[in-house]
Amino acid sequence: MADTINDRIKEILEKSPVVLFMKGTPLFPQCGFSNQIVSILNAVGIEYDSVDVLQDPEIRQGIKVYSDWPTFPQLYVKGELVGGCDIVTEMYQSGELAELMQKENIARKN
Ligand SMILES: N[C@@H](CCC(=O)N[C@@H](CS)C(=O)NCC(=O)O)C(=O)O
Repeated sequence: MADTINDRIKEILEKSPVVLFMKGTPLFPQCGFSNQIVSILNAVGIEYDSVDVLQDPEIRQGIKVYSDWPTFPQLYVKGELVGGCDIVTEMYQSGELAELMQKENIARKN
């Protein structure tokens, strides 16, 4: 039976504790908002997977419906949407993002 888009999304989210749906890649972000969130994740120094929604129109549309969130980037921790660029930026500035990563035992980059 063919996987539905929701099955694909769940599979991606189950594979890694932190997933960033973004435009472009962490090395070559294709949008300022994606670029900013990548810089924040690098500053926090945690491991994460990324999905380039520009390469996958089905995921690009499907994840918007999945989480009822219309824009990218979208950051997920343990399968739950944390937020986009604005929310993650605020959480970074307040220290809440680092706290969340610690609480969820997210591995740090070496
Ligand atoms: N305020 C948003 C800004 C993100 C945003 O506006 N993204 C736009 C332009 S990159 C977007 O994803 N549009 C939908 C699309 O391109 O599919 C945030 O906090 O993440």
